[in-house]
Amino acid sequence: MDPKSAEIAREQEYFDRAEKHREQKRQGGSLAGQAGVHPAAAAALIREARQRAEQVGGADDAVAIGRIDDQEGAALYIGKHLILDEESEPLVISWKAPAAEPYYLASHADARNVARKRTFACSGNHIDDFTDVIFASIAAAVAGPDSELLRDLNRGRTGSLRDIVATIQAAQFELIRAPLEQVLVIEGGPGTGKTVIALHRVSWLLYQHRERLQAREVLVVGPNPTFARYITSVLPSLGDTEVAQVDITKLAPEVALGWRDEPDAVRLKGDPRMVGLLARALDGRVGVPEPAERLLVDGRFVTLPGPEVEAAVTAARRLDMPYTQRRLALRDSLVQMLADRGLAAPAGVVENLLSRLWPVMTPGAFLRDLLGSKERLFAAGGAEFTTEELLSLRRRAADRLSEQVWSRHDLPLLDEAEQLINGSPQRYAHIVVDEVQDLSPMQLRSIARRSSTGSLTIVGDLSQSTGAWARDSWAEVAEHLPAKLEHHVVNLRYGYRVPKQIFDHAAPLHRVAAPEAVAPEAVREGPQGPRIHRAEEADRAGRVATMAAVHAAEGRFVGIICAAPQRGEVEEALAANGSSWSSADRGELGRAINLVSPQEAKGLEFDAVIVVEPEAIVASDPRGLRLLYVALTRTTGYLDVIAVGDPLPLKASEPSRKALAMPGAPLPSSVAGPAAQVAILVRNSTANERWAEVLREAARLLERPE
Ligand SMILES: Nc1ncnc2c1ncn2[C@@H]1O[C@H](COP(=O)(O)OP(=O)(O)OP(=O)(O)O)[C@@H](O)[C@H]1O
Repeated sequence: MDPKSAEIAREQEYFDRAEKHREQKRQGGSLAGQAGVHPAAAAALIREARQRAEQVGGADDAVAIGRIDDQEGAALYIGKHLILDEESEPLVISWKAPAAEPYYLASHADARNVARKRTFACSGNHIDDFTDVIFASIAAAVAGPDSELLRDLNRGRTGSLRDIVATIQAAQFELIRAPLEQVLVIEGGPGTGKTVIALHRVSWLLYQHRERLQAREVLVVGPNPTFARYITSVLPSLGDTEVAQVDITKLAPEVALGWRDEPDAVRLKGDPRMVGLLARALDGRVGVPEPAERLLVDGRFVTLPGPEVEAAVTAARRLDMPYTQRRLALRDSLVQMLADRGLAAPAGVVENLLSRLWPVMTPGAFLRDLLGSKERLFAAGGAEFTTEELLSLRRRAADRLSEQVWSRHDLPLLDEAEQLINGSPQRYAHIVVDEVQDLSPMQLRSIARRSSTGSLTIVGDLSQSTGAWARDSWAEVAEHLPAKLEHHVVNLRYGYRVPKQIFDHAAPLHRVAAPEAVAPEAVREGPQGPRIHRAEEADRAGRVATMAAVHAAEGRFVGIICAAPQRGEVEEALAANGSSWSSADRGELGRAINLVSPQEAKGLEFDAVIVVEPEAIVASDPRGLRLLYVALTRTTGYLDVIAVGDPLPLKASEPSRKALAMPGAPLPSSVAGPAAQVAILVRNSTANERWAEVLREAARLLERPE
C-alpha cells in the first residue's frame, strides 16, 4: 500500500469509530418514542428525537470535513456536528466551535499554531481522498484557491444550494462570525458566495448566542418562491431546522395573485408615500355621527347627542393603537355613554352605530375598496400625489373580496394595511434578506417592521439591481431599514461560481451598467469559453432545445434563460424535442432542464446555461444590461448564447414596436398621463373582452377630476 492509501486507511478507521458513536446517539434518540406511555408524550419525544437526529447530522454525511494539527502534533477533527466518545471526549468538534477557527483562518502569513490543515473529500462517510496544506516553515503567502475548494466548485449542481463548511475561505469566515449587533450588508458580484455565507452566518450566530438567540427568532427572506426553495436545505444540513425561511410574498396576508400592474403602478406601489396614503384612507373610513344618534335599548329608543358621540370618535382617532383596537375603545365609550344614562346595555346594542362610525375592516377589503374608488384615492392622496399617479393606482374592484385578484406589488400595501388595522406582525431578533438590491421601500418596510432588535444581515449586489426600484447605492436601501444599530457594508472580492473565461465575456456589461460597483475576480478557469451561436429566427428555438438536450445527456444541470417574448417558442421546441423541463416561474427547479426568466434567475446557478436572445433580455427591463449580466453569470461551467440580434448589446436600445405591445413593457416617456392609461388599457384588452366596457373605462380615464 502506498503511503497516501495507508494514511487514508488510518483516517477511515477514525471516521468509522466516530460514526459508531454518532449512530449510538441517533439510536438513543429514536428509541425515545417507544419509552413514552401517553401518545402525546410519545409524539413530543419523537419530535425531539427527530430534532436531535438533525443536530447529529445525516447518516449519509461524513463525520468530519477536515482536521488541523498544531505545532505540538495534537490533532482536532472538525465536522458539521459535535461527536463525543464513550468518555464524553470530543472525537469531532463543530465547525462553529471557537477551537475550529484556525481551520478557516490559518494562512501562510499567520499560521495560528496550525502546522497542517487537512481537508477530506468523501462520499458519505467514506474517505475518497484528502489534501494537506502545510503551514510550518513556509514563509511566502500563497494566494489563490486551494485544490479542495476547486474540487468542490467543479462539482455538478442540482436544484438546491449546498453547505460549504469544508471549504469556507478566511474572508468569508470573518463575515460569518461578524458581530450580531449590527446591520451587516454583504455585497459582492455574482457567485462571490453572499447567499451561502449569510446562511452559514445564521447557523454560527445561533451557536454562539444560543443563550439569547433561538432559531425561531431568526427569519430568512428571499426574493421569490423559486429562490427560497433553492436555498432551503442549507440550514437544515447545518442542524438548524427551525429557522423560518420564506420568500417576500409571504410577508403579507395570503391572497390570490395574478394581476399584472403597469410599470407606473409598480413603481408607485413601492413608494414610501403610500404609507401616508394608506393611513389617510383608513382614517377616511371613520364615519361622521348624525346630529342625534338613536339607539334601541331594552325596547325603547335612547338618543345620544351627536357632539358627544363625535367627541368619542375624535378621542378614539387620537389613540396610538391599531384601527381594530381603537374601534374597541370607541365601543367602550359608547357603552359608557349609555351607562352614564343608567342603561346597562350589552355591547351588542351599540354594534349598528359602531359599524357605521367605525366599520370592521380587513386589509383585503380596505385595499380593494381604496384601489377601486377614484374618490377614495383622491381623498387620501392629498397634495402628495399627482392626478396621473392616483389614476395609475385605480382598478376595477371585484364584486366579492374572494374574487379579487392581486398583484405582487399589492402585497407590501396589504402588509402595511395589516399593521394599521391589526397591529405588528410576529417579530424576529435577527433577519437575513437576500437579493435585497431590488426591493422597494414598501417591501423594506415590511422587513423592518419584523425586526425586534435592528440586527440584520443584508445580502445583495448593486450591479444586479433591476426592476422598478433598481438601486445605485446602499444608502438608498439603508434609509428604509431599522437605524437602531450601525450599518456596515463589506465587499466580497472573489467570484467562486463563474469561470474566468465566461466572466471576461460578461465584464464589459458590468462596466457600462454598473460602473460604480466593484467587479469580482474569478478564481478558476472553466471547461471552455463561452460559445456564441448566430441564428435565424426560424431555427433559434430548435437549436436551444437541441443544445439543452446535449448538455442534459452529459449529466449537466441546465438553465435556459429567456425573456417573455421567446418563452413560448422555446417551450414548443422543447416539447417537440421530447424534453421535459421545470419552470422556475412556477416555483419549480430541479429537473435536468430548467426554463427561467432572467428576473427569476437571480441567485440561481447551473452547470450549463443557455442565454436566448440577449437583445430581448435587455429590452425587458429599464436596466436591461444588468439583467443580461445576471443571465450570463449563472453558470458554473458552460455558457451558450444564441442570438438573432446582437449577442452582447452594450447599449440599451429603444424598445421595438413588438416589445411595446407586450403587457408590462414600459411606454415611451412621451406617452404620459391619461393617454398612457388609455394606451395600456387598450394594449391589455384581448379580442374577446367586451369592448363597450373598455371604451367606457377609456372615457373615464380621459375625464380628468378637478
Ligand atoms: N468557500 C466556498 N467553498 C465552496 N463553494 C463556495 C464557496 N464560496 C462560494 N461557493 C459556491 O459558489 C457558488 C455561488 O455562491 P452564492 O450563490 O452564495 O453566491 P452569490 O454571491 O449569492 O451569487 P449571486 O450574486 O449570483 O446571488 C455556490 O455554489 C457556492 O456554494
